[in-house]
Amino acid sequence: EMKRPQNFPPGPMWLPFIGNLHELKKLSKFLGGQHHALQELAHKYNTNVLGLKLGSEYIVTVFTYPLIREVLTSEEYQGRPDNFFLRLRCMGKRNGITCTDGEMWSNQRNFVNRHLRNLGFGKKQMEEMIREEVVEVLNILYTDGGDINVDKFLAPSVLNVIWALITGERISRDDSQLKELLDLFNRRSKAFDMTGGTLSLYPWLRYILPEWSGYNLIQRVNANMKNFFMKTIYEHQQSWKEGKNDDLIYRYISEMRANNNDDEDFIEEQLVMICLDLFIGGAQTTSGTLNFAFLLMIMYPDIQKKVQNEIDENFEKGSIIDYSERHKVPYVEAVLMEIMRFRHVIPVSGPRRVMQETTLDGYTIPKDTTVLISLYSVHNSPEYWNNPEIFEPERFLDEKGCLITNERLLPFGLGKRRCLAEVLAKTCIFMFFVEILRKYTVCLAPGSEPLTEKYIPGIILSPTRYQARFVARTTNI
Ligand code: HEM
Repeated sequence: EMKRPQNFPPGPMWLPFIGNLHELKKLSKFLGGQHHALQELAHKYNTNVLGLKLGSEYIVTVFTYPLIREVLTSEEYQGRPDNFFLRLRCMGKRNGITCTDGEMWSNQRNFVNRHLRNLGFGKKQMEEMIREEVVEVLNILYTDGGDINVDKFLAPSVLNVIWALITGERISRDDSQLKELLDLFNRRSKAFDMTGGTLSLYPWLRYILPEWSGYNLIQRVNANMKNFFMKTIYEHQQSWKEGKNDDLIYRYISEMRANNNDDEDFIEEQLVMICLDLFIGGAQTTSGTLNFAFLLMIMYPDIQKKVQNEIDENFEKGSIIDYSERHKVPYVEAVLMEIMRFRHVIPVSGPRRVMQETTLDGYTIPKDTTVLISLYSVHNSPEYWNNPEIFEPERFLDEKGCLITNERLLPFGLGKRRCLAEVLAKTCIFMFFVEILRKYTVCLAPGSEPLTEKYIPGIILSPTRYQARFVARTTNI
């Protein structure tokens, strides 16, 4: 049907059957990303709440800080859509954390939160795990030197930190299964966008165009990951003993057995999906942010120099830097905040499902509408930021050089569904960034593609490929 629900947010007219799908796709391609296309449509219809229809789904996108804050902190927006795409992501079920809602979601999320904290989240233990990965990376740079694709180089390390929290082990970066998994992740995040793309709207496409629609790809990712985790979970089941709680899987098994395996919520299928949620949620976001970080240091060598000077002046040579000492380097912190504002890896977050009909900015939002959140609109509004299109870490410092926080910087979201691993991500990014720049200066490798401000759109934004060269510094080895 083409009729808009009463008082539905404004937006382009709906075509029969496809709604605005074609228009949005075309515009996203033309403007280089879905976040730009959505912003453009919001301008055109002069609205901060944009109403679209993609296939048979109502999609509302929310812009500007006050409205986004309202959405993120209100109970009725805490759902996740239950569409074909999300079901596919969860192997046909509704399990885990990222794709569920209601009481089961909150039980699983709280369990994982509590145990990640006990496993050292935000504490020394976690830093030690991260440091182990940093040391490996520094050793490779030291012995192999040469030119490096930052993303490919750092992604295995980040994955290993998450892997270690879940399974208590690390995997060699040369492991072929790990390499395949990373490659599949990469392709998956580029094959889809936050609406799930064409496939979620036309599930029947999987029968006639399984490759083109991304259906085969996502099936491959699922099968691979499931095998990966099931093997580990099986091994944990075999070696579990009363009181054995040193990683997330053991803790989950303890919970299942404490319930005599008859709690519907705490089952192996949930555990597999939780592992997957943590992998998918954490791996590319964190390494993608680092990828942008080093790219921006190449593009702004003066800022890189200032970062290095501040590190040199505040940490003794050869010392180990703790994340808890970050207050000693406010400029570095400001640079990292500005990186997340300027090149946020999730410019459109969500998707959310409206759990009961509600109103937003005077418009009616029907039950089960899918809601997208333009974090991009918050991070780039000239109303909140001076010249948002300029990369300027100083915006997070006062005249005395002290860090100023800004509630409008929301890289990890807000409210009950905010990122559950913010501390882990921030610690990881800080430690890799600081320890690498302490010992190396990064520049563009000769023969690399010239740098552009362009990036590759997808569920997760990433820079266009570049090769970096890490040159050993003589001052602070
Ligand atoms: C720079 C790195 C990261 C960024 C920018 C980021 C950002 C976000 C944002 C904005 C959300 C909220 C989505 C929403 O509002 O619906 C989110 C949720 C989530 N994040 Fe992160 N994240 C990062 C790292 C991580 C890491 C390292 C992990 C896991 C180890 C992780 C796991 C998750 C999960 C499981 C959710 C879903 C929470 C839920 O639905 O209840 N993220 N993340």
